[in-house]
Amino acid sequence: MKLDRWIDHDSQMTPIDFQVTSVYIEKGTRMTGLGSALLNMPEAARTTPSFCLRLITAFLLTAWSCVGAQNLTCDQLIGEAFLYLDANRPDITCQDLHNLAKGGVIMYPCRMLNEYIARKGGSHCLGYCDFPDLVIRQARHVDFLPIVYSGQTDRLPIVNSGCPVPHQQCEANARFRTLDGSCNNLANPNLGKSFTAQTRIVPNAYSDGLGSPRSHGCDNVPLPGPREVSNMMHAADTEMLFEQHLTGMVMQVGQFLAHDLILTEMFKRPNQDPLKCCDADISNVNCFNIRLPANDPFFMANGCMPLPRSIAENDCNNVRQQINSQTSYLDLSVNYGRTLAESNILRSFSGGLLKEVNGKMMEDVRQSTCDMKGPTSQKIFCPLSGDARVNEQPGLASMHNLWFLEHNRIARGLARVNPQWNDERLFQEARKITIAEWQNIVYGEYIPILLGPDTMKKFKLSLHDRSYRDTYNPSVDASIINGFGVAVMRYGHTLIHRNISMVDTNMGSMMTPDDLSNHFFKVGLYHSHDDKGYKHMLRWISTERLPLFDGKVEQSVQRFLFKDRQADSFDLVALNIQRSREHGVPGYNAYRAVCGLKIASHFGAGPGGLVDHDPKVADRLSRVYRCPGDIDLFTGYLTERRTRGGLLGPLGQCLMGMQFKRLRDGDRFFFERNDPLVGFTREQLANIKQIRMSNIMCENNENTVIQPRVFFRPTVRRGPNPMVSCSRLPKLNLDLWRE
Ligand code: HEM
Ligand SMILES: [Ca+2]
Repeated sequence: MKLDRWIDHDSQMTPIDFQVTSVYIEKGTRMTGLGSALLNMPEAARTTPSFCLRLITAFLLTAWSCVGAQNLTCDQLIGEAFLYLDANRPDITCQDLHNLAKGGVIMYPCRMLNEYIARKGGSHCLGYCDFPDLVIRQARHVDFLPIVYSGQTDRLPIVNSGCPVPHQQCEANARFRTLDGSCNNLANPNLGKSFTAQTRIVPNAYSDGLGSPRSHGCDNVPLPGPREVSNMMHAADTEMLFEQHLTGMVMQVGQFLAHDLILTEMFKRPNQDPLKCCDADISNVNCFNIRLPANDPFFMANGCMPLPRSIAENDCNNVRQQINSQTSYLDLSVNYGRTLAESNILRSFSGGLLKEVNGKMMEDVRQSTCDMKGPTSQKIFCPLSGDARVNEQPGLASMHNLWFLEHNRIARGLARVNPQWNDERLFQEARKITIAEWQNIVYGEYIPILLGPDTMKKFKLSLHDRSYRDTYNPSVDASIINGFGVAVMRYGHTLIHRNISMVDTNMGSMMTPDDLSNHFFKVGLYHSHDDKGYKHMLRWISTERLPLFDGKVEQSVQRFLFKDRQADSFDLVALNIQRSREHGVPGYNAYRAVCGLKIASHFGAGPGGLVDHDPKVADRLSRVYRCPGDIDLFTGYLTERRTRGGLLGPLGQCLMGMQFKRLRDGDRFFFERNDPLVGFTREQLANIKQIRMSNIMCENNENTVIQPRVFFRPTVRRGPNPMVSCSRLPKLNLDLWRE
């Protein structure tokens, strides 16, 4: 086929268009021409010309800058590059690509191309593009090395802005969801898909209306510094305070859930290293650093906390829109990967299984996603999962592993009842059931804890006890709301513990609790205790008390987040606040208005003021903000008084309720649907609805006993939530899937 088939002539691509993220390619594979490199490309590659172009461009990323000077067009460059590579390097290896990606020989394609182009006189256009094996094959039993590809997204306008939306063809009769979330909505296949724009429910508050961070408040006075707000409103007390009845599971499931819904990546250097925003890259347009106060109780006076801006694109109205690189849907994309290509890396392609090593997720051969030192003699490695944040802290990796094991357990079970099913069928059916269990737990057990019964009722969010409740509405957009990602869903940061610890199968303590901040990006504990460390950690999480939901954030992340060997660290709260300003997310009052709640015009707790805050909290707000309208969404909503029966205040109830309603009603594959194509049988559904988080633990975590409601602390034997033997819990009955 000819090159021009693959070129999106409409797009005026410049190097700046190419935001590069990682993708994987088989190690040790001989690359015969660049065609083979398409092996692991996202699904979209097959169908959208611009994606293909971007991949090629990404290979030659550095070449862009050097050929720019030569005035070559896109087609010319690629034509030349292909011809050159095919003629001169027919056997380019993965190692070459790896080196390229690592930046080790970053000049290599650049030099090569320049040589070639120079030989050709600099302007020869062949318009040649031949992909002998442009088929997304399934990658098998291999290790992977990163190469670069363009994570540039299709230009997705904000909903209802009147912008044209590029479409892809959908298979309307598909029984399973796509890996990247596309085609969930058949009328608008991009909704909720990975690498599309986050949506807005209120107009942006960029200082220029287009993309410059929100910076000034009332009377045009600069907003308070994020760290000042953090210190005044969110610094935890010396003593840890706890919820009475809840467990650490509320935090840990919350983080995992958050990651299923949203990932906003940051701009990087062209070679994929992070921007050094307080250092060499200080003047980069994509740095929006946090200036630290002169009198900070912990950080250096007037210091700099780096913050690269989130990857974003201008919509057709020229407004900066941040990209969600996860699928918005509750689909465990966090475990399965957010594109077909990523999932192919994670699958074993036998028996429907995900690749497993000693009961754990597969190894990430990059070994750069975690720090492998830790108190263990086991062979340890960085686990690879469907979300790049998996190793951020060991509790999160453990939660990934739990759901990973559940998938494999179900796939093995299905293979026993349906030996005639092939790998693909087993994988998809196991995935479908695992996602259904997950959705059932999120809507049946988890959200009610945050929202309480009244809000569940108001938003009609409760599940049916045992049968269908089909609420699907194709006009609902299930993509993630910008303010939800930068603020609302970050409520979990007030629930992070100071420590981390482990509990054995007899529920006895196994270690002196250690500072959580010693374990960011470390996998020692996860691998410890004969490959069972993660199980002991989950047991601790499911019995330890939950830190108080009070808007206060422990020093483990308010001072020591990502503490490194130079003792440099971050304040997570300050990041949250700066991030929301950088996204042009408006303040507290704007969201109150959307929710039909009274907006505050003064800091008093009486009428017309901060009616949903305690007077003391309102007073502290008045000491850091100039006007109530300036209050950042994260701070304003998280410090509201909680409402009856839930954890969140009125604004949180509304915004969480709204997002989770969209996530359910806009999901054509939601597990409660009464739809012969994508739904379950009545019996299967009733069975899935019996499965709670405790079952998932019992089946996969070697627990012998557990409290049935794991988000709540175990009670005494006669209480409502006593420890019971796992054998007493209902089980998933895969016979119901026998064909
Ligand atoms: C030890 C636990 C946790 C750590 C260390 C952590 C750390 C972080 C960091 C560093 C960011 C990016 C900040 C930025 O630059 O904007 C972030 C984002 C976020 N966090 Fe957490 N977090 C934790 C737990 C949680 C929990 C429990 C929840 C929810 C219940 C949560 C929800 C979120 C959300 C929604 C985002 C935005 C994600 C995105 O758009 O990319 N986090 N967190
Ligand atoms: Ca997802």
